[in-house]
Amino acid sequence: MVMNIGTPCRASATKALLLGSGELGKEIAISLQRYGVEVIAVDRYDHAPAMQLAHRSYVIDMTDAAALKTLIDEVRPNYIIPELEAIATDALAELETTGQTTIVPNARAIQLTMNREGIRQLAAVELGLPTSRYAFAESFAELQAAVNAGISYPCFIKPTMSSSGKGQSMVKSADQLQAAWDYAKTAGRTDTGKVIVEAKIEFDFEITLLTVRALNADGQVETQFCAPIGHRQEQGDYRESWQPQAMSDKALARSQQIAADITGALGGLGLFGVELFIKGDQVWFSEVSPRPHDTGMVTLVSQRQNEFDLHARAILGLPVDTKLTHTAASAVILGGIDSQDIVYSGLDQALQIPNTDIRLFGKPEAFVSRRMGVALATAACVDEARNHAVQAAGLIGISSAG
Ligand SMILES: Nc1ncnc2c1ncn2[C@@H]1O[C@H](COP(=O)(O)OP(=O)(O)OP(=O)(O)O)[C@@H](O)[C@H]1O
Ligand SMILES: NCC(=O)N[C@@H]1O[C@H](COP(=O)([O-])[O-])[C@@H](O)[C@H]1O
Ligand SMILES: [Mg+2]
Repeated sequence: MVMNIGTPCRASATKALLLGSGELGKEIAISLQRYGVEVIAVDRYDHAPAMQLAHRSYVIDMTDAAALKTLIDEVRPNYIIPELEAIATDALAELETTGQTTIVPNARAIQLTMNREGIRQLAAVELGLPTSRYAFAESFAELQAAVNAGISYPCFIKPTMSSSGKGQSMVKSADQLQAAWDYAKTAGRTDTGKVIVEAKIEFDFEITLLTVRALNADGQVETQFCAPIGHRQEQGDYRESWQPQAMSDKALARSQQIAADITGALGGLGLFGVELFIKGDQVWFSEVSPRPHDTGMVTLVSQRQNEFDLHARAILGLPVDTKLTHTAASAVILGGIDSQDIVYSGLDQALQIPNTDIRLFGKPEAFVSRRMGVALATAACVDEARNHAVQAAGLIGISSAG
């Protein structure tokens, strides 16, 4: 039997260009596609996670402004959604002035947050938000001078354009400073010529406050917050996250005020991951992603609208709901080996754990410390959810087929 199914399936007229196609981009692509958007995925390497389901994909060096402009000219997207911290942002700023495409959330926000210098200037200097003591250095001598002049030890040295802890180290004494400088100069996502040095904040715990700027029924921009996400980091990269993180009413109110201030100053529509350090009722601003956050992957099971749905909905002018529906946790699955020929094992055992899910990202190459997947668990309390997620992640094996 031949059925008339109407017009042959065709991608919608709304196009989104994803600049970065990792695990976060993959989930953004899924959410956008569910609202009928055509997704074009871009990254520095082929078969990146979001490319595996995008309508089309391209491999380019996104830090090359000319290559980026040529691609955008060819694709003519309605939305450009930066997904990582290695993009020629000047090209985006130039493009925004033509009014032909919406940069999410806007070009200035992307420029300011792509570089630690921009966001510190806005947060600490212009908005007066509490942050760690910090300084920037363009040479090893400048770094030494900044530490000696008041940053002191312990401190963190980080590339100004980087993420997931790449190029970052904590320095406890003067003899470790040279190695930290060398590492920051060579292991970031991009070398801008500068590093930041930050005094260590002795916090009780740290959170990501997912903050959404979306249109309400009257067409006005409204700011909404998800329940705070607690997380644990190792070497500057997250290992576990959970939601909700218990905290005092005062600390929560301060956190929400800081998040509203910083996202309000950045502007535009979308979801932001505001990173904060908490000690008692005291709150410090650390940094902000103008996009879904890795620690926010826990919302894949904790919220009715996860952080990717919220980003997609906000961008498209659709209503959002930040409600938490389940206490939940996430635990990362690292590569453990360097291999281009990966075999996974242990899924059957991991999925025996009640209310647990595994999301393998499908990265084509494993590195020892590369995040390859995440285990997710819901439970009656945070401790149980964390235990289950960590246990499940630990049961996943990654080996080389060859
Ligand atoms: N000044 C600081 N005081 C205390 N801890 C810090 C400080 N700076 C960084 N850290 C620790 O290192 C982690 C990573 O730092 P940061 O968020 O700046 O790195 P990143 O490379 O931007 O990581 P990501 O992209 O995953 O957010 C923080 O979440 C925190 O645990
Ligand atoms: N903290 C930022 C973050 O988590 N970014 C996520 O990691 C991917 C890069 O992974 P890779 O380095 O394994 O290619 C990015 O594309 C993004 O999805
Ligand atoms: Mg961070």
